[in-house]
Amino acid sequence: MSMIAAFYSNKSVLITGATGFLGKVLMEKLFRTSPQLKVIYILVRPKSGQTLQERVFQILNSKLFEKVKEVCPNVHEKIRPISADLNQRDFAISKEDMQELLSCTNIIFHCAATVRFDAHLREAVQLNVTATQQLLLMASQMPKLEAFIHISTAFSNCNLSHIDEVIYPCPVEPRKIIDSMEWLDDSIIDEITPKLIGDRPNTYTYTKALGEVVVQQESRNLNVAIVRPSIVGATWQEPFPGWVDNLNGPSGLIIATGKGFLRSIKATPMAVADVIPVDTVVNLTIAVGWYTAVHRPKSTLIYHSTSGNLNPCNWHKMGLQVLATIEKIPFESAFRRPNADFTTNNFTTQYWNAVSHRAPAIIYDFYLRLTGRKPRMLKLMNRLLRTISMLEYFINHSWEWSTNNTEMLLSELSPEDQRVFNFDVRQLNWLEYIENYVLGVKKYLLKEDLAGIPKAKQHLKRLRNIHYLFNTALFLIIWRLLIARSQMARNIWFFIVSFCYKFISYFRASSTLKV
Ligand SMILES: CCCCCCCCCCCCCCCCCCCCCC(=O)SCCNC(=O)CCNC(=O)[C@H](O)C(C)(C)COP(=O)(O)OP(=O)(O)OC[C@H]1O[C@@H](n2cnc3c(N)ncnc32)[C@H](O)[C@@H]1OP(=O)(O)O
Ligand SMILES: NC(=O)C1=CN([C@@H]2O[C@H](COP(=O)(O)OP(=O)(O)OC[C@H]3O[C@@H](n4cnc5c(N)ncnc54)[C@H](OP(=O)(O)O)[C@@H]3O)[C@@H](O)[C@H]2O)C=CC1
Repeated sequence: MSMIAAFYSNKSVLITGATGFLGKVLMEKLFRTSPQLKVIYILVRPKSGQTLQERVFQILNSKLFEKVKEVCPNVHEKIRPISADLNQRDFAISKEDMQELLSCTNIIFHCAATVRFDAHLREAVQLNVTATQQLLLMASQMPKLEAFIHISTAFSNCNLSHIDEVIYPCPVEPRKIIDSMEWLDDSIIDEITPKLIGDRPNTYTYTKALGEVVVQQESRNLNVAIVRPSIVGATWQEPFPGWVDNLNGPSGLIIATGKGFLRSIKATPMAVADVIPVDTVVNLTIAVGWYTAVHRPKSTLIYHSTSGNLNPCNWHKMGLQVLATIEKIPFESAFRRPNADFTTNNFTTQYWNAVSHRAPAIIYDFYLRLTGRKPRMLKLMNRLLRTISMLEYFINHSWEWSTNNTEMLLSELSPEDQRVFNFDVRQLNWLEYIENYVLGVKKYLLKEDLAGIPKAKQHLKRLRNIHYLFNTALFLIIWRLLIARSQMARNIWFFIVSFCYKFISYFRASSTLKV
């Protein structure tokens, strides 16, 4: 019997960010391994015209929850959505709901965050710092609370190259930042943002670092732990391989590559691609919840959920395997044949952006205009290039994360728990994982049927023929223009023609002699 699974039986768990990528997998795993769990409270806001109930219904009826329904048929009765907006004071939770949360909650998993790299500092501070502070305040009023697990990111200190499992101080106190956001106007915030974030690349990593300091300062006598995942990717094993439902991290770039939009990207091929499967992060998080509640470590422990130091894979290997899989299992209706490469300096990046990204988009838009349709490709391409420019920082640096606490926790688990809540990344076979990831992107993100593969292959053949035809036509046109204008080009042309003529005559003569 799994000790961790038994621990969660009869517990009331509170999850923020349960409608997000990580939160959904966390909820699924908790229900599947501890069907006796009492209740999971989730803080949800109405979104895109959907009520809370509709959002929960959609999650429970998704492919991800298929296995849960077999082991926990009354799962819908055990999820208790609480209307909440983490941007509002007291999260805009009703009095009755707040009362229930305060009196019943045993474990908190705080996953909610804005993960946008370009979020305005005010917005990022509100969600990643102030909301964390408010949740800690709530937690301090929960008599039955056993553990508070905060999800941060391994990149919160990405301004350092070696990162230990400790909380690093921030030059400006989080409380001062929170206060100043209340009275500074947007233009002043815009002005001071670069100074505040310093050598971090964006407001996301900066505010996640502030969030950690808040956890350290405001945890009072709570049992608190922080989990820091690196780049979270599709599931490795559970509930099935390759599940993913959003475009963050590598997933969007896999689509852009498979659809033939992305042809080159500035990357350091030998830099470590510190991707970590979402189910590995979730297994560690659940184990951390158990350990923190049962062993009550004296200080706040930080756990790195990273792959680089135990089982490294680099961007070159990852890129090649993505391309190899896409060749075997192509995506439908590709714009161009998938054939991406890495560039390593700004000049070649700009060159390929112009030649391989913008020029085909302009030509395609011209074709759309000619056929009476609205041009859209250049706009899409510019958005993709903007997205890539924001991700570039992470594919051109390498970090070393120490994983002592994570390894210590692994050694504390019983063999059964190590199996059920496996977060030993050394067992990960990268080639298999990436293949399943690409397949998962096709099935769960793009919702493409595998029966369409022969048609997709045919489409790629057509694109290859168009590519050859286009290149030949372009070559002939340029050559014709050159010959018309330049004596040197004419001379080269006559030289090539006479050389070919002599070559053919020689072979003809020698074959006649043999006969
Ligand atoms: C041999 C060579 C082969 C080469 C082959 C290469 C194969 C592949 C190799 C793999 C290399 C992996 C590198 C990973 C590095 C990850 C580092 C993460 C590290 C940090 C981890 C964390 O701790 S943190 C969680 C991560 N946090 C994000 O990752 C948020 C990013 N994101 C945004 O910050 C906003 O998204 C941003 C961008 C502002 C736009 O903002 P925006 O307002 O302009 O637009 P939206 O967000 O509304 O999105 C507008 C349209 O872009 C679509 N899109 C959104 N994201 C997209 C995305 N990643 N890739 C594509 N497309 C994306 C979206 O679906 C929309 O499409 P549509 O319009 O058609 O609906
Ligand atoms: N994905 C990754 O690569 C990595 C993620 N992390 C961390 O993991 C955690 C989860 O990330 P991930 O699941 O990928 O992110 P998602 O963007 O998928 O999910 C974010 C969650 O936060 C919720 N949320 C955002 N704003 C509010 C609000 N105002 N009120 C209530 N809920 C809100 C979202 O709700 P809604 O559905 O309503 O928008 C959603 O459930 C984050 O803390 C992130 O920093 C760390 C490293 C890497």
